[in-house]
Amino acid sequence: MSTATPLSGKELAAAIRTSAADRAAHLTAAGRTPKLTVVTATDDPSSAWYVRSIAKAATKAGIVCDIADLRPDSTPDAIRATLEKLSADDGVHGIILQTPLPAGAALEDLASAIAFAKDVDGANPLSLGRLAAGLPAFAPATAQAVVALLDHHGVELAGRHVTVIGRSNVVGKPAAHLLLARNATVTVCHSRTADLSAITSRADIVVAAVGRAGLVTAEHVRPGAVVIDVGTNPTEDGGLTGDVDAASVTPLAAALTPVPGGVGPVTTALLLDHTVRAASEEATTPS
Ligand SMILES: Nc1nc(=O)c2c([nH]1)NC[C@@H]1CN(c3ccc(C(=O)N[C@@H](CCC(=O)O)C(=O)O)cc3)C=[N+]21
Repeated sequence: MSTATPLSGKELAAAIRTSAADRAAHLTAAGRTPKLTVVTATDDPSSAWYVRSIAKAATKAGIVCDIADLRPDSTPDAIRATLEKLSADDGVHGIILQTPLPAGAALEDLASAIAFAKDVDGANPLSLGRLAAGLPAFAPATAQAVVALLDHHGVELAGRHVTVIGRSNVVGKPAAHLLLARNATVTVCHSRTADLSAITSRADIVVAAVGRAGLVTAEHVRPGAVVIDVGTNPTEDGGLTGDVDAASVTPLAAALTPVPGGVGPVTTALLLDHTVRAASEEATTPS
């Protein structure tokens, strides 16, 4: 029986970090050290892990990382005021607002207060709209990581059928736009999709971005398909598991991204790349 090739994100992430560090050093030499501010208003452990990992990777790459640690009981107005202040601060090049947010605060709404040029995680609806229109904008790092990983491993996109499971504004929707821009035929499925497995099992490439451990099983995957697992679900033993039931999918898929070690590391690396680009005043449309 064949078994899925693991599509590691570690080597690609390292290459992106090295390139970002190199460009950060040039900016520092020119008196413009890149600075990222992470705004967080949650006690969620997986978000806290991500914030620490961003800070560590940024520091290593010569990027200054500030954390604006707001209380989980912050009001939407207080979060918005913080984002407006950072947007007006010439010393800050990149801003990311962590999810989850306190009850009553919506990312789509608050992110409008992130200056477009500093929106390094593509959260401002303006960025998503421009991405959809094929105009320069930062894509959400996770959505871009999906395409970057497929490219890195030489998976052809033009003319292939990609099914994205999940329609969030931070992953599913922007990933669909990035894949469309690469001439894939894209189907977007979600929690109200009828007969999910009938649709996903026709895809050449399945992107699982739901946030539910083990949702994607053998019945969802055509033999020989490539499977990208975006899920980072905490396990009881303090580990991390994806949206894909790797045990059942591995024997039939051609390739599968591991969790951990797949999309996650590339996401963090791309956030640094975006911050360096923001400091160099280059908005990008990822290809
Ligand atoms: N505005 C916003 N954007 C985000 O992108 C965002 C967010 N909020 N809130 C929290 C989640 C979580 N997230 C992860 C990113 C990388 C790893 C990652 O690199 N994980 C490692 C391993 C972690 C481990 O082993 O514990 C890996 O997959 O190899 C995990 C989780 C981004 N998030």
